[in-house]
This record gives sequence, C-alpha cells and structure tokens, in this order.
Amino acid sequence: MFVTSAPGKVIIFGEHSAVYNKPAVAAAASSLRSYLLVEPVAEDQVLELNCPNLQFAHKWSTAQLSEITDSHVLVTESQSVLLSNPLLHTIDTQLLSGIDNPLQRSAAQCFLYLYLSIVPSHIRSALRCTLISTLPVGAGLGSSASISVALAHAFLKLTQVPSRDLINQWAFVGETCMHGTPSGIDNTIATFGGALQFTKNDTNGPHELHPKKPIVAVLTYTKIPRSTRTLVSGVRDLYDSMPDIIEPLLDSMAKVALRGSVALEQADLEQVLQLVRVNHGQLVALGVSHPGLELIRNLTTELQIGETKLTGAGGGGCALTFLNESATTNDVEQFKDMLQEKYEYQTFETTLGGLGCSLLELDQLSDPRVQQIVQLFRIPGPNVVMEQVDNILLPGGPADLPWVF
Ligand SMILES: Nc1ncnc2c1ncn2[C@@H]1O[C@H](COP(=O)(O)OP(=O)(O)O)[C@@H](O)[C@H]1O
Ligand SMILES: C[C@@](O)(CCOP(=O)(O)O)CC(=O)O
Ligand SMILES: [Mg+2]
Repeated sequence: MFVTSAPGKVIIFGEHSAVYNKPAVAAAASSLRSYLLVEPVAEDQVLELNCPNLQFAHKWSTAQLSEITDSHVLVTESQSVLLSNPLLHTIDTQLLSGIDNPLQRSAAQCFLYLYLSIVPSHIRSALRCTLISTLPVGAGLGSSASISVALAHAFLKLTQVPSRDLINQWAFVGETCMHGTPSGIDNTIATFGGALQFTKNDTNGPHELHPKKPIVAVLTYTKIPRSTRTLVSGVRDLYDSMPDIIEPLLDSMAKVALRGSVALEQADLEQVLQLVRVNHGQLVALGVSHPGLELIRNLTTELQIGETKLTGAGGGGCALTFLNESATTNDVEQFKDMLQEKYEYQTFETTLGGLGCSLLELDQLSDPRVQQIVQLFRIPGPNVVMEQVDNILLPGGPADLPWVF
C-alpha cells in the first residue's frame, strides 16, 4: 500500500502560446496537490477507481480489461511512450459506457489508459485507487497534470523503480488523453517541481529558474467552470482562421516569457508587473479571458495594488496577482475581502516553487498512522478537507512523514 502525490502549478507567462512551441514560465504550487492511494483489495479480479472530488466511483472487472490488452496494448508497448489512438478509442467505446459526466469520463479515460499501458497483464492484481486533490479541479492550476503524474508514478512503481523522466513522459500521455494537444509544461512542473522556463519539443529540456527572491503571488479562484480542452481548441480555430495575425502574437508572447524569466530571476518586480499586464492583454486577444476574470483585474487596477493576469487555460478558473511594493496590508485585505464576500471567490496567498512528485510507502508506518491516512481518502463527498489532508499528508508538512523523491 502506498501514496503518490504531485503538485499543481501556476503558469506565470505563456499559457496557450506554450502549445505552439513558444517558451513559457511556470512554477509549482507545491502546497496544492493531488494524492493517490493505491491499495490491494480482497475482492478478486477488479480494478477500482474512486474520485471523491468528482463524486465518482467505478469498478472494472479483470475480464473486461484483458479483452483490451490482447487486441490493443501491444501497439503501445511496441511504440514505447506514445499515445496510441486505437487504445484510446477502445477504452472510450468499451470501458466508459454509462460514464456521461465529462469530468468523470476524462479522469477514467486517463486512469485506464495509463494503467493498461504501463502495467503488463501478467503482474496485474486487484487494486483500489483513490484520488483526492486539495487543489481546485478544472481551475487552471493543473489538476489534470497532477493526477496524470500521480497515476504514472504509481503504475510505474508497480513495475520498476521509476525515474522522474519516465514518470513525466507517461504523465504527458495522460495529459494528452485529457486535453488533446498539451504543451507538457503542466506535467513537467508537477513531476519536477520548482520553477521552469519550458519550451515544447526543446531537445535541451526545460531550464530551471533560480529566482533571487521567493515568488509570492495571490491566486484567486473564480469558481467559474471551464475545460482546458475546449479553450485550447478555441485558440486553435482562431489560429487556423488568421495565422498571419496570430503567429506574430504568439511570437510576442514568447518574448514576454523570455524577458519574464530573466525578470523573475533578478527579482525585477517593475518588469514582472509590466509583463504580467502585457501577457494578460495577449491572452484577451486570444479570446480566453472571462468577465469574471476581468473584474479581478479591474479591482487590482482600482486599488493600485499590482497587476493581474489569468493563469492556465482561462475562460474562468484562476487569476494570478503580483503585488507592487506600495500595496499595504490593508489594501490587500480589502482586495481579498471584496472578492470573497461580494463575488464568493476564493483567494490564496502562496509562495511558488517547491516539491514535485513524491512517494510515501505506508508499510513503513505504524498501524494507527496508516488508518489515519486511509481515512483521509474515505471522504464521502466532493469536499476534501484541505486542512486535515495538509496536516497529515503534505510532503514537508507538519506530520513530517517519510516522503521520498
Ligand atoms: N482529484 C481529481 N479526481 C479526479 N479527476 C480529476 C481530479 N483532478 C483533476 N481531475 C481531472 O482533470 C480534469 C480537469 O482538467 P483541466 O480541464 O485541464 O483543468 P486543470 O488542469 O486546470 O485543473 C477534470 O475534468 C478531471 O477529469
Ligand atoms: C492552456 C495551457 O497552456 C495550460 C493549461 O493549463 P490548465 O489545464 O488550465 O491548468 C495548455 C498547455 O500548455 O498544455
Ligand atoms: Mg489541465
């Protein structure tokens, strides 16, 4: 029995342009995480997935899964870590019937895809997998990547001692199941943690950033639901309809990201603030903002406390605010109170960076401790109690459990 965990992320510069091979900058939101408990179960011949955040639970019989193994998984195995469209299609048509909620369906698809591709049939045994997240789901903070990383890590661990590179490669496949055409920035951050400048298809790999000062930001969750897949495909349609206009805009976004990584490393706050404003404007031009995000920006401007941009795919979800040097504690409290009380948004003040994916072996812990941990995963509804999970499970947190990696 073990738990894997991976953080969410905040894209500071370059969401969407990242999909078009342009550099982007992101950092882990290491206190906002997903956790996956993997338990052997007595019930024979079954693979079980529980997702309390989505009020979703489902079981598949080994017989159902082995039909698929025989006809399709070999294709994936022979091509190593690549997405196999026939396998994705087979999962979709044969294993997901009756799962109509799109959030539940994409979680189940990613779960099954990674399980069937990574765990060879001769070592499969009855398992219960339970996923919980303390980061908001579908909010631009990379929950899809954090569950992909936690799942890839767990399934690879069933077969070998996995490297971070391999976890990241499979997590990218998981992100592809969910998004269609991800850049890979989210899974890379969720795997490695820290802060990175990342360019898709760059053979040199991501470039680690070492900011002179910790990056502190205010995140505001609008609770406006949106889907990354839909937003990314909307930008694709815009690109295809006017490539001569959108390509230079994406090139300009790339320049913002490059200049932004230097400004972050040098802790040049003035420059960071200007680039945040410019990058948000570029994202507005791509059509991915939302009135609910604009009101956070407007409030930041009215109170003159700094600059706000959308973060992640946009269309709702979260905004990222950097405070200027003249913002007083009172101003910031007023900003947060207004967002929380008038609009019922949620705000978090957080330091970016920190731990990537990690593993906790439960066999090394005392029985009462194991019971306490297992209970965290047995919550009945969608409301994961963040404080309880953080107090016990957060890697590097108060309980100081022996997380590794
Ligand atoms: N705790 C979780 N349990 C089950 N599925 C999850 C969980 N967290 C994320 N997901 C999956 O990720 C999807 C959200 O991904 P996405 O739209 O990319 O938003 P984001 O990655 O910004 O949170 C959900 O629809 C769901 O399928
Ligand atoms: C829009 C995009 O740049 C980020 C999506 O992040 P999220 O799923 O909204 O957390 C897509 C990507 O880079 O894969
Ligand atoms: Mg996502």
